Amino acid sequence: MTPIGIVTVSDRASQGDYRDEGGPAIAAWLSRVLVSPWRPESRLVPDDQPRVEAALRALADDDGCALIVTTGGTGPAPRDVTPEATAAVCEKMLPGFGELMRRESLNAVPTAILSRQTAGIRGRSLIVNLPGKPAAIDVCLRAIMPAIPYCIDLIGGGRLETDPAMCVAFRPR
Ligand SMILES: Nc1ncnc2c1ncn2[C@@H]1O[C@H](COP(=O)(O)OP(=O)(O)OP(=O)(O)O)[C@@H](O)[C@H]1O
Ligand SMILES: Nc1nc2c(c(=O)[nH]1)N[C@H]1C(S)=C(S)[C@@H](COP(=O)(O)O)O[C@H]1N2
Repeated sequence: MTPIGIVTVSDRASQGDYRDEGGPAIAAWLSRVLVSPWRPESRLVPDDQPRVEAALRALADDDGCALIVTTGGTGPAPRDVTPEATAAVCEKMLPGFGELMRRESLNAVPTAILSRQTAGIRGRSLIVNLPGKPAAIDVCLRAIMPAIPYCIDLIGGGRLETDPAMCVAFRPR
């Protein structure tokens, strides 16, 4: 059973100003696409860099998550610090994830370029940032999921299998 971290980063959702739709949408998306056994480890934190870093470290180091997906806090506003928190806990960055997600998101909204979303590796965990808008989740995960299982193979995080009707995972031989 592969643990997968789902971290909603939002001041307002964490204060109860609105219901978190992003975390459940990520879990639902993964349930549709992954066919290997996995379980969600869901967290809801405010846009506070130490709190975001602590959640990422705990999910990677204590819960052993192969994949950690964040949503929110990637923009230019003063309290948007999810990419900084991600970089602070990662040993290695994978800028191609952000480049591809922004490229695909530009087909949906011209403000896609405002997201500083990125990805990186901490130990055996791949951490990926998504924007806060729940509508961004499908666009971004559809773009990057084909490369995620092989990335997790390479870092020794376990084997993720996808439903090929939903997403073909590319594993070069
Ligand atoms: N987790 C979420 N659940 C539902 N809607 C969300 C969520 N995060 C963001 N949104 C929606 O997207 C809009 C833009 O998100 P924004 O960038 O302002 O939020 P954020 O920086 O992720 O979180 P916040 O401003 O609450 O700390 C919000 O006004 C809200 O309508
Ligand atoms: N696919 C997609 N990407 C998107 C958006 C969106 O609606 N859909 N919103 C953009 C906007 S308006 C902002 S400000 C940035 C950062 O959002 P965040 O701070 O909620 O992470 O993501 C951008 N990327």
